[in-house]
Amino acid sequence: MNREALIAAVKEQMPERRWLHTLGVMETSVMLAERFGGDAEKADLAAILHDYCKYWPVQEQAKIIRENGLPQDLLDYDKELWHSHAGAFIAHSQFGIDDEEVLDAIRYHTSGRENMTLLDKIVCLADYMEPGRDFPGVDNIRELAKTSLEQALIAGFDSTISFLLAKGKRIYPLTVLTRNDLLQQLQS
Ligand SMILES: Nc1ncnc2c1ncn2[C@@H]1O[C@H](COP(=O)(O)OP(=O)(O)O)[C@@H](O)[C@H]1O
Repeated sequence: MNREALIAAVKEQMPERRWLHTLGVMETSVMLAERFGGDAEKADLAAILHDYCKYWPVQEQAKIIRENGLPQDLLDYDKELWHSHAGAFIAHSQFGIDDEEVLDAIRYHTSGRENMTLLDKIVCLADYMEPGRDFPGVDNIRELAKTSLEQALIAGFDSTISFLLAKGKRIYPLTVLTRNDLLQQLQS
């Protein structure tokens, strides 16, 4: 499927405001790839597809996770974590994307993971700081992203973790491991 057809397919899956968010993530991913020496074409593709399943019924997302050997522990945590893994699965099974780097960037764009690739970092950070985002601390993330993917991502994960703590919600541990790993990367 060519890029235009893929974009049309994605647009159909979500309300207008989420499509505008996707456009923002596409633009920001390409900008970050150019800034930090990443692959702009792969960043664009992962960004196009990253929220493909976001508005699917949660039961459908859970079914994809249950029936296809995706990490079962996700089902014990916030439903917002599910669409990323379901999205990577669909990108492969429905759209034939077989570039593991692109699939991983989709898969880990919400939780992060240890040893994030450059592409993982770019797409995850773009999701935090695209121009449509407006939450306390987003301007600081944008400022940090001028020089450091890692520092900007840590600020992003800090804000997610603080949000979850304030709400009394459980934290999917991979995000904590990701943050520790990024701090370690800054030291070495
Ligand atoms: N480690 C985590 N544990 C539990 N929930 C998480 C974790 N990381 C992210 N989330 C949930 O996912 C949300 C962000 O998901 P995301 O795909 O970025 O959604 P959106 O694009 O709507 O902000 C957070 O607000 C939080 O509810």
